[in-house]
Amino acid sequence: MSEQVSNQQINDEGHLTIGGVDALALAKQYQTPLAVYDVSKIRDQIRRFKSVFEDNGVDYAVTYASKAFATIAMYQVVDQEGAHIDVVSGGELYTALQANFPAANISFHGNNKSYDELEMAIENHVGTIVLDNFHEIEQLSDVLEKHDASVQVMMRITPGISAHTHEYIQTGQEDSKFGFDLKTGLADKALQQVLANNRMNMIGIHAHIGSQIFELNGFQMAAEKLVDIAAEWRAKYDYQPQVINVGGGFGIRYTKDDNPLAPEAFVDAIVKTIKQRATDKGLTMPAVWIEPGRSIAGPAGYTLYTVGGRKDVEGLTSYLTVDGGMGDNIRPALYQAEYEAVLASDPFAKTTETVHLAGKYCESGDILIDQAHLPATKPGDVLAMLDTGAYGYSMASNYNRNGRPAVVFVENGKSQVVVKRETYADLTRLDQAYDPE
Ligand SMILES: Cc1ncc(COP(=O)(O)O)c(C=O)c1O
Ligand SMILES: N[C@@H](CCCC[NH3+])C(=O)O
Repeated sequence: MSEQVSNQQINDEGHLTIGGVDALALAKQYQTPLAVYDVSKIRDQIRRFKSVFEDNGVDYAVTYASKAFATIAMYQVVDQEGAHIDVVSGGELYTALQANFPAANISFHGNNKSYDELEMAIENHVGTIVLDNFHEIEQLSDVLEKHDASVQVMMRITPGISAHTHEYIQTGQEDSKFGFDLKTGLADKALQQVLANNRMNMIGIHAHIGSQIFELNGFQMAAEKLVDIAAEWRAKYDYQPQVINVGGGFGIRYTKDDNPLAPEAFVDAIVKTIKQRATDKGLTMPAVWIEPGRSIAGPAGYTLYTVGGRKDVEGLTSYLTVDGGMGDNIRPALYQAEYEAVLASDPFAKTTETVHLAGKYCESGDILIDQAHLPATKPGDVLAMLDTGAYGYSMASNYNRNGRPAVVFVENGKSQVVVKRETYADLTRLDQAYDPE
């Protein structure tokens, strides 16, 4: 039995419900594999983040890191809740603009934005460019000249903090590929260039230490570091950042072994740390921006799969196979990420076996849950994998020429497709026959 399913999610028939709709009915109506989002959970998490700032009386922006799950419908919901977004590519920016997301509330991140992407951002009046390196400062400067424009910028620095998380998703350590290094003076050099450029309005500093972090300490150290830099820059350059952006990375619960603080509790502690440090340093309290991705999209998402065959290797192990896998969720194969799954027809059924929950892709590493504790199942049963809303669909691929699943939003007992299932025709849409002549 999973602690991530509440009693309120069980209907009279004993089935799992998502956003008030029976998961078996969703699987039947839209087929599987299916990505399902409980929209009220997305709204609720954004509201919780906002209320932390309001309770602390601090100027803020909750900026959803849309790489976690970027679709038109998601951008619409985020905008309805008054949150901002960050984008990291022309494709995310295009999707947000298609959703009519207010450009002023968009921050553009990335460690190798192309000239074309920067131009697209300027032409569309994106609110803030988060500068990552010297090449980008030059390119942006050229774009701004060309368009006779100016823009708000923020500088991403590498705070030299190694967060306790999988090494693939650490970003704040000294040798990270992201941002301007503090220790060797590159951040100072960049600041001087930006301040000298009258088309760039430098509003603040940014650091992001990594993702799926459980310890408060790393965030607090990063927050203190950012305030210290602000104080140093004021003394050295008579410049004080108006915004301190602490990034995202607030860990969520994927299995019963995960016990992170609530995401808003991380933020409350960070805000208080910044307040205290700013007071100690005699700085005006800056606005605080955060960039949560996983904590907004993750817990709202479920993936429904249909059980297919099974393989019992006598005396050794058992594989239970479902109709999706690494093409719709690469995280277990890539980061040894763990999840829980429940039987949609009876989520609280007593578990009676431990199996490898395997996908259908031609890779031995295509195991969705290495040790899945499940009740007895039979082909055709529907399993719901929990908390799959972040970096699942957004990292999906067409490996083995499997189409990506449909995405359904559910709220107040009503469901709606927000991304169609990819068809075979979609898979060959961009292919061209080869003519050797
Ligand atoms: C700059 C930046 N901001 C925000 C995020 C979002 O992180 P998370 O989804 O862990 O909250 C990331 C991803 O790690 C990032 O690189
Ligand atoms: N994609 C990663 C997180 C990386 C976030 C991007 N900076 C994950 O699934 O955990």
